[in-house]
This record gives sequence, structure tokens and C-alpha cells, in this order.
Amino acid sequence: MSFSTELIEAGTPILDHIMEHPFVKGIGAGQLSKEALMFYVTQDFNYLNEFLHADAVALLKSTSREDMQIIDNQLDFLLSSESEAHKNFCEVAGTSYKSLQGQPMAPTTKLYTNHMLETLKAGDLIDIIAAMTPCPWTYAEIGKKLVEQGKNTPDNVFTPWIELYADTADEDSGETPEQLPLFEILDREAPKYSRQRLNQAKRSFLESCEFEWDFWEQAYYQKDWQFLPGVKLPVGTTVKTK
Ligand SMILES: Cc1ncc(C[n+]2csc(CCO)c2C)c(N)n1
Repeated sequence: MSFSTELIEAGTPILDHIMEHPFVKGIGAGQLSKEALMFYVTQDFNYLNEFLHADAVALLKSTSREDMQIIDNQLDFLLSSESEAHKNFCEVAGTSYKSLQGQPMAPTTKLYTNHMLETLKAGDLIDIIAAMTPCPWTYAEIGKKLVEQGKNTPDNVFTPWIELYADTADEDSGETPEQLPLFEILDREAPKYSRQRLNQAKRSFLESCEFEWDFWEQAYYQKDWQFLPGVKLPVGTTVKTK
């Protein structure tokens, strides 16, 4: 079994929970609170900035042009297409993208980005990519599955979001998720490592899968700092807690 197949098999139960999460269900149903959408965008803006840093180090640690090209495509997607997804949420929430930038990191964002950044300091390319892969993998799967469920209807306000990520599954992977470009890097790197090192990378992949679930949870319930100043949303919205 390839390393990527092993990761996908191990991550699928968490992906199933992500598909059942009320935020993801809300994207499918075209119904989410303004607060949840805005909180998500404030945090995802922070998350993507750190993801860009992770990409920069992954690029530095790549040795083949093939790997560099994959990372370059990812950087390009992050800097251009991904803001379209944020703008879709902002439009539905009735606010501008700019108004949601420059906010503090909420606790889960900090934990998730620290998890990725930790691999940059000590890890090899395989560790960095393992921690980063659940990000494109789970979103491509969410987009693809929501399209399979027929949720990208003309009257769903989140259809642009759904189709943007469903397209990443199409373009990048063809038929099977194993072919997502980051999985290709993992499969090329895996034979160089011992089973013990691969298990570490697998653990890191699965922690990122769980953080993906947490990220939806954080936004849905606007889970913020209890005692410190936290996220401020535009006037007219109130942050609620669970
Ligand atoms: C928390 C969180 N996780 C994943 C994504 C999706 N995403 C981020 S970067 C990227 C491109 C990588 O190829 C993709 C698909 C997100 N926006 N926010």
C-alpha cells in the first residue's frame, strides 16, 4: 500500500466527521450565521498567512523541480483563488474582506498553525508536507462531496465556494485523491524513511486532520479567548459562545 493510501485510510474517519459538521452542512444548505462566516474568514486569513510561510520553507527544502512546481502552484492558488472563497463568505455575511483582516489568532488557529510551524523547524520535507496535506485534501473532498450531493444549485449562496474547491479535486487529482499533488511528494519521499519516521509523519497528518475539524468548530461557535481581547467583528454582529 502506498504511503498516501495509508494516510487517506487513516484520515477518512475524521473526514467523515468534517462532512457531518454543522458548518460544512451549512455550506451545503446555503445557511450559516453572519457571525460564523465572519469569524471563519478572520481566522482563515491568519491561517493562510502561516500556510504561505510553510510553503516557503517547503520550497526551500525541495530538491526536485517537480516538487518545486507543485509548491509553486499551491502558492499561486493561495494568493489568488483562495481569496475568492473568502469573498464569497464576506458577500453572504454582508461585509468587506478588508474589514475582517488584521484580527488576533483565536486559540485553535494558533494551535493549528503552531503545529505546522513546528514541523518547519525540526522536520524534513516529508514532515512539513504531511502536516500541510490535510488542508487541500479535506477541502477538495468537501467540495467534491457537496457537488456529488447536488448542493451546488443556482440558489445556494455558497455555490461559488463549493465549486472552487470541487475544481481543486478535479484539476489536481483526476480520479483518485491519492493523486493530489502533495500526496505525490509524500509517496516520492516515503521510501527514504524508516517505519518509525513514517509513523511520526502519519501522526502529524492526522493531527492536522483533527485541527481541520476543530477549525470549523471554532468558527461555528466563535470559540475565542475567554480572558484576553479577541476577535472583533464589524458593528451589528455579536460574537456568541457555545
Ligand atoms: C483551515 C483551512 N484549511 C484548509 C483550507 C484550504 N486551503 C488552504 S491553502 C490551500 C491550497 C493548498 O494547495 C487550500 C485548498 C483553508 N482555506 N483553511
